[in-house]
Amino acid sequence: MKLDQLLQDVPFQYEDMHKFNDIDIHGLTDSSNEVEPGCLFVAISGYQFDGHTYIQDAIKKGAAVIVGDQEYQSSGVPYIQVPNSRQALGILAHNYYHDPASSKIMVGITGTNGKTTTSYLMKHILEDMGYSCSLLGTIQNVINGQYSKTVNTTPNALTLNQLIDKSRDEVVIMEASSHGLAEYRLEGLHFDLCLFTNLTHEHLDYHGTIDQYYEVKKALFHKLKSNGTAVINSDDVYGEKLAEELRQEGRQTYTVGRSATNNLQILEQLSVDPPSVKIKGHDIHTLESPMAGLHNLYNTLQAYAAATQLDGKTTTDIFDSIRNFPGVPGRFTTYPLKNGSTVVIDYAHTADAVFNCLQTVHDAAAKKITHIFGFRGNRDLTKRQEMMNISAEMSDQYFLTMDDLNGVSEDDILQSLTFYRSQTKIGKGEIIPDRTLAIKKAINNSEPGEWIVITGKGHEQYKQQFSLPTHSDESTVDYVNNMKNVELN
Ligand SMILES: CC(=O)N[C@H]1[C@@H](OP(=O)(O)OP(=O)(O)OC[C@H]2O[C@@H](n3ccc(=O)[nH]c3=O)[C@H](O)[C@@H]2O)O[C@H](CO)[C@@H](O)[C@@H]1O[C@H](C)C(=O)N[C@@H](C)C(=O)N[C@H](CCC(=O)O)C(=O)O
Ligand SMILES: Nc1ncnc2c1ncn2[C@@H]1O[C@H](COP(=O)(O)OP(=O)(O)OP(=O)(O)O)[C@@H](O)[C@H]1O
Repeated sequence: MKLDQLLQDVPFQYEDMHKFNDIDIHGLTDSSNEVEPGCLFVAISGYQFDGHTYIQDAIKKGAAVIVGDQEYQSSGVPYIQVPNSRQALGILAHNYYHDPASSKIMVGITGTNGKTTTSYLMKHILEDMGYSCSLLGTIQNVINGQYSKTVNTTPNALTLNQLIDKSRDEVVIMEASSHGLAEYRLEGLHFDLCLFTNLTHEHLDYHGTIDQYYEVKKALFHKLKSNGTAVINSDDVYGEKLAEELRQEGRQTYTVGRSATNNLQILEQLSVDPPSVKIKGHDIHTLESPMAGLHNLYNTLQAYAAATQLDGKTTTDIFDSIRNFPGVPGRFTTYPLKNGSTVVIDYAHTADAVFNCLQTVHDAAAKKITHIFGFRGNRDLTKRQEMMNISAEMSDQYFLTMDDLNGVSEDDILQSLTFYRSQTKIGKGEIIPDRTLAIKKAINNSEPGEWIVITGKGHEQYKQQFSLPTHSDESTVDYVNNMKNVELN
């Protein structure tokens, strides 16, 4: 691709640019480790490394052009200074792959909680409707029916465009994380549908305030195509605000919620377990969530609403499809134990998610609730006390344990667990640092009718070694439940 084509819409000033417009560019990367002769290297000042310090290395490896956002005196190859390298990478990736999303039905899902669940359910419904779907998100990417691992919930701009380019599917359903939006990973993409699930306390270490966090999330909705629709949970305070602001901007909105002003109104809750509601859109229907919990009912409503916005197929097809949804790995996954107690494994790592999870167990008439959880290292510290309080109030006992350390020492996390526990009025918890031993103790001491709720890791594999030879909460539960002659801990 010629350099001038690649640079289309990238903001920059370069006096003698005409001399270089005809350079053929044979690749695009922001990693000096992936530079090939003839490629364009984008230098990004990151959180760990500064790509500008690798420019010489990139030139040595044959980079033909460099783009960066710092002052830099380049020798030999053109250095194009842009206002923001991450944004430039987004535009360049979009150009390099010839706007791959333009031939797709694009669905973007944002919100603090519920993105993965809603995206899985949407994929399930749309596939039943006859669409082929790609899925990009936290658990995995699925492109042309092929599964691959993910590094980020929202991949970087280059990977994202690469994946969409590779997709032969009609629809791309993707989770839009606030980090992804803030870091311009979605630059140049336009969406047919954007969904907003909710906004609660999370990632304030990164965004500063909840209002700044909201503004970042809102940016997704400015990527709607002119005929695109925003599907919003208006029972969430920030959802209501978003719907109002988008309407004022003249954008098409479709809201879901309890008030009569919504496009899809929840008329009445018919049952809590399983969650079902009477809803009113064009007609009145009963919608039953295939997953436990009021929070999952909202995810189901959002996916249902979004699916009806895409296609004229009968709603009956969609209800059938929803009924057959198998659920999402690590999202309120239940394991009945031999002794009549039940384990729940859930990815909750915000106070709101922990609340929803424990409330769901209360609604299932648990005789006793044991909650096992910890704090992820190197993530928002300000949510910890609230998580702690909710656990102490809603469980009969809690075991505080290790979650991912993310570079923080185990001692630091232990201090934090001890501190937050000491700040909590209700003292019915203990600290068991080894996650597998915490699970073992809870299971070995459990009674029929008890629910053991293990939150934080969900579908994920452990990142550190624990005492039991297991690699995830699920495998620990399975191991302990099937152990013979387990000694009590
Ligand atoms: C804090 C953060 O957002 N980090 C993200 C960011 O990395 P970064 O800016 O720190 O990159 P860096 O490693 O410092 O490198 C800077 C530049 O130098 C280059 N470099 C580096 C080394 C070298 O030898 N040569 C070289 O050229 C790198 O290729 C890069 O271009 O940009 C990378 C590419 O987009 C992301 O993969 C990375 O996500 C890290 C892994 C991460 O943990 N991010 C989390 C916070 C995140 O984004 N989470 C959200 C989900 C949140 C949620 O909803 O729960 C997500 O979307 O995943
Ligand atoms: N609509 C919802 N409202 C509140 N909590 C929810 C909702 N949906 C899911 N949760 C809780 O959040 C956890 C994570 O759910 P899910 O993976 O669907 O969300 P996510 O937005 O993709 O999360 P993340 O950004 O952390 O990957 C669930 O395990 C559950 O505890």
